[in-house]
Amino acid sequence: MRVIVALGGNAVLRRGEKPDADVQVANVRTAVKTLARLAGEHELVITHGNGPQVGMLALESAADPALSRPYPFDVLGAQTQGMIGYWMQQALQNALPGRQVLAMVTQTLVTAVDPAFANPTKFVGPVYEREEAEKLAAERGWTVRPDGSQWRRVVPSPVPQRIVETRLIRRMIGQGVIVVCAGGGGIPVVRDELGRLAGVEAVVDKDRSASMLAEALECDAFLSLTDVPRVMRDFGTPQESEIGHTTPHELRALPFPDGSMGPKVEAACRFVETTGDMAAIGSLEEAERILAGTAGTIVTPNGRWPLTSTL
Ligand SMILES: Nc1ncnc2c1ncn2[C@@H]1O[C@H](COP(=O)(O)OP(=O)(O)O)[C@@H](O)[C@H]1O
Ligand SMILES: NC(=O)OP(=O)(O)O
Repeated sequence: MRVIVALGGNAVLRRGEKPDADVQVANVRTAVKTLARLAGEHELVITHGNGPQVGMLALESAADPALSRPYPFDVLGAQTQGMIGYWMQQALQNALPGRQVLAMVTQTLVTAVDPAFANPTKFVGPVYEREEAEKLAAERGWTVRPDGSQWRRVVPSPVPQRIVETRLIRRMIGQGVIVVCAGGGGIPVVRDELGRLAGVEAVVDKDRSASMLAEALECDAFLSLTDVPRVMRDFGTPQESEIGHTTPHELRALPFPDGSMGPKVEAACRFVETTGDMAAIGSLEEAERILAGTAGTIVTPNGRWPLTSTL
């Protein structure tokens, strides 16, 4: 099978962890143990999040007295692709000697008129208590929103239209290369009337980009791997219950929050509706069991996996 994995930014830097390089390198090594096993069985394309990292780099840039203004989010996104891509490429090379691995700087086309620019939803950086978040928002012109029980900065997250380097990624997969691409959802860019690309201030959702890329690359499965084993009904309430095998129709009837589970569910449903193939949301450690149908929330057109006829 050709499998695309979207790895959460939280897998590289868990909530509350110190953002030191060695902490993140250790987390990447852990993630790569599972990814390397998948790469032994399947053609593998890997995308990753960057919410914690891009927010941290934004804070550093804002605090740099040498700069007249902080670096824009397209540049910070590129920095996170380099940093996380480097860690993943090296960890995969060490885990799979003899295999070719490439972390690609990847741009994602968005439109300048996307309403997301006026309604920020993408969580970036660390979490704060509400009072501190509101103080920072007033001082720095941020928008902040609740993320679970705490608060976090949010930035615009326009809908991805196309990965600019799609043809190159396809060519690399055809050569047997394990490709790490569209990190942080891809660097958000727009095209002007002459076809020239330029970066914009946003952070694209990596699950949405991965779903679109999975379709363009004709992947058989789209796995969104995160820090919960399954999608929950009534998440965070005493009635919460796990969703196992399901359909886009069932999932779309349920409410999910913007900025966390909402985009994952939307991305999974879209992939299944467009391709008729399989998407899943679950924990990284259980990736192989998810593909075998014994873990995770598995989304298929008829709610069965492996796919079977309903006739
Ligand atoms: N219905 C739900 N079921 C499971 N998790 C949910 C749900 N709604 C919100 N979440 C939250 O979504 C989080 C995963 O989304 P996110 O933090 O964006 O992950 P990642 O960075 O790994 O992509 C979980 O840790 C959980 O707190
Ligand atoms: N860009 C992005 O989707 O990052 P996270 O996975 O960290 O939210």
